[in-house]
Amino acid sequence: MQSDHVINYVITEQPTAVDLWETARTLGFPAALWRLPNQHDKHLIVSFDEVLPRVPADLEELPAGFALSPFDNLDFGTDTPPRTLFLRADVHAVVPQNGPAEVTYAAGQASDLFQETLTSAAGRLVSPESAPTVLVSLPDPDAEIQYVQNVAEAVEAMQRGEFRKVVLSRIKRVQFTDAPNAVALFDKLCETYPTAFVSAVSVPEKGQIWISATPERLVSVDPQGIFQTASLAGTQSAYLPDGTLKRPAEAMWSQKEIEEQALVSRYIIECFKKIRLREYLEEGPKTIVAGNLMHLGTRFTVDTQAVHYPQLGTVMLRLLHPTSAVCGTPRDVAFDFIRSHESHNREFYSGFLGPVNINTNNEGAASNLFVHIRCMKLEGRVATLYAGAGLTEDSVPEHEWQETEMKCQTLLRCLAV
Ligand SMILES: C=C(O[C@H]1C=CC=C(C(=O)O)[C@@H]1O)C(=O)O
Repeated sequence: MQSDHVINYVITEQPTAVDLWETARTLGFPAALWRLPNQHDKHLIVSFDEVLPRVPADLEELPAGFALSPFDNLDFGTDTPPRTLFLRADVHAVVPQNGPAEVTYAAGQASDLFQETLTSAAGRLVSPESAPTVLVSLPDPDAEIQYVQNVAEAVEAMQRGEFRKVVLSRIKRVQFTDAPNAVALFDKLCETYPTAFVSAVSVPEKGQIWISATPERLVSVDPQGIFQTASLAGTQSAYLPDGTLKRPAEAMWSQKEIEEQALVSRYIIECFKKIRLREYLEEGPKTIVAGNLMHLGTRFTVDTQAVHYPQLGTVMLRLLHPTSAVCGTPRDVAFDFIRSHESHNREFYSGFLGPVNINTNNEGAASNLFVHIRCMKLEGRVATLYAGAGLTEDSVPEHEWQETEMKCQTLLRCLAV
């Protein structure tokens, strides 16, 4: 894709992430802002495609940019039209913790317009000082009843042996006094969740901004060709009843949670088996702290150079999505159950997102794709939060509802000032 798009770069310094983000919004250009886990630098890219191309998620072919895939992207790589949205890095800013942003621009008319707008007042409209105040949680009295009912039906289906695991989700809506400042919220999430992948993606063609702080890596390939994926499942609060933080070693996991997470690991291993790859390093499961929550996590690592498999990232991405952490086991049966029971459209929730072929720390190009959970969709003054829970035949419906409430808190606690 885009191989005919000639990019000559000029580099300038100075503008802030807010300036760049607001300039993109003023001009109707898509933008993505992100910070990788355990890193300080923030990145922002702007694409000059007002309507984003839908691309095959091919990490070898794509130029530098940011991918955003919906959950419903099961058969990618086959004959169905591609569904992954791609923001090409027409503008790429690296914003270090201290010091000015370094910005790289593509050449061309759109770039000239962008830079002119940036230097005029239009790009400096919003102050990033405060995060928004939640005004009202738009109540949905039937939401809990409906969710609990769906879980009960799933449990019965699993007890009849129709499938082993399904992840059912729900939404929660809140409304603000004014359209919230996405960059301020992004900054707050970065501060609160240093180990998460934090992002804000503006998709003007849909009138949406998606904001997330996800703990779950789907596929990454670093500049040295080290591939990683992870299985994450099982959830409990990171706090003891007296409000103090638990130590990970204190976390106790039930048989249901151990099985729930093992199914995700099994799913990943089955994907390796499909391509006859045996040389992977498996570490875990161990307790992972994800902000207000704890999960069980296992990490899988492959040296793609040692196994002579440079395209492993793309191949595994296609096999993995959607993993058993957001869909279920067997995958297609769980997918159909989700489709016939959830009344909302997941859209980009439980899809995947992240930077593709982006040069980080001057070490070379890396791709880092994450499972899009702990996320919300902003449309003007209304935010829709999404949360799901992995169910097995041992699930207790009310507990699963409580779990989705805790997952919504990951973002909600950063929305209230
Ligand atoms: C589907 C979600 O989380 C997944 C990741 C970790 C733990 C999960 C669980 O315990 O159910 C889920 O599989 C979500 O946050 O919406």
